[in-house]
Amino acid sequence: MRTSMFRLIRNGSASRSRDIGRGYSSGAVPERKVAVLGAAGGIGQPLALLMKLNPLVSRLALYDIAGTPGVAADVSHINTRSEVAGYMGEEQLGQALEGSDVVIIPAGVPRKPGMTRDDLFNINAGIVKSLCTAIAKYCPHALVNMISNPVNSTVPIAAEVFKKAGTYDEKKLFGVTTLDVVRAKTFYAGKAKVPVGEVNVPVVGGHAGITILPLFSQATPKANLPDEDINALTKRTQDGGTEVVEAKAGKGSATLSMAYAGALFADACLKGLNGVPDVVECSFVQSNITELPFFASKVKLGKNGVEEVLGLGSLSDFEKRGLENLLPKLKASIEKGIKFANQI
Ligand SMILES: NC(=O)C1=CN([C@@H]2O[C@H](COP(=O)(O)OP(=O)(O)OC[C@H]3O[C@@H](n4cnc5c(N)ncnc54)[C@H](O)[C@@H]3O)[C@@H](O)[C@H]2O)C=CC1
Ligand SMILES: O=C([O-])CC(=O)C(=O)O
Repeated sequence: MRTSMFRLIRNGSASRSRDIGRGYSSGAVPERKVAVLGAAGGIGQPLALLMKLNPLVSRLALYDIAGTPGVAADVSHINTRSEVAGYMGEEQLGQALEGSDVVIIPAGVPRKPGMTRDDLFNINAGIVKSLCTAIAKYCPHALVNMISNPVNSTVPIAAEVFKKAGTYDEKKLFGVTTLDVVRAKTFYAGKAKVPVGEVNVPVVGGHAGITILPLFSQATPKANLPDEDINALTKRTQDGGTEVVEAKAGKGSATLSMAYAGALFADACLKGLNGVPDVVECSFVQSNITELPFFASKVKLGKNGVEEVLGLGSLSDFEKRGLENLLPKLKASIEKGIKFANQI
């Protein structure tokens, strides 16, 4: 059991107490260490900034193979709660991970125009495998937020690495699909002309092309959009990543919106760990709501990570067809990850 769970901080000033204490009955917030692996990258840097702004974080460890001293020095000057430390190179990875409650992984190469997420497999699979081997050794109880693509394969890789190390806990491994939800909400609000801050849209399946299945039939506020709008919104959500890759024209993929989405998801994990009730986010997790071993759906987060994998709810005929079509593709990506992790 981690001692950090029991070392509570009490807040000095009234305004600080209001900020940190939001959603906490006692006004006392546990200490939490968050590690970001790949912290000097396009996602890692703004994500480090956003995690530094999160009052639920007491220690922030920024790890990368290069560039972390500068990022850590920069972020550490911000006058918020967490203490920041930078770690660079494999020999410092253990220190970065030790005592972590949440590990966020945006390490790995991004797409260029013309590539699919699966084209990143050959490089990113090895990176994820080695980082997860270290997680199993240094912080086996941490919640792992996997951002590195292809998520449909990197999450199964992580699971296999943890199984081999004897540390796998299916409640603690998450593929971050929050950006799909963020996009679906934005695009829906635009089309339905409803306030974006009020919109909710579950996105299920996986995180690549047609495996991304937004459930606009369940979107709120309700808007009764015509089928052609739903088709267009679905396609735009599925191709959201490619839209950014093309606009960046060779300079990478989504970083700022991804950092926002990653920070939202990590915040939800921290709230769950801290016992805040009714924290629900979509995530790609071990699941039995379809025949596949991993699937993204709404997940209730609690003190041990996944508290409950929620069902799909009722689907429109269009969504039912989307689900049928995505299953074989997602299955192949999951199997590819499992096979890779089990190669000697
Ligand atoms: N899940 C999602 O929704 C999204 C996932 N992504 C994925 O996130 C990943 C990162 O994207 P960017 O930050 O744009 O790439 P980037 O190239 O800007 O940054 C990646 C960072 O990872 C670091 N890195 C490489 N090997 C490492 C290792 N062994 N240990 C620690 N750090 C290592 C690099 O030094 C670099 O700083 C990509 O795989 C991308 O496809 C991107 C957007 C959305
Ligand atoms: O499209 C990419 O390569 C990055 C990503 O996962 C996204 O933006 O959803």
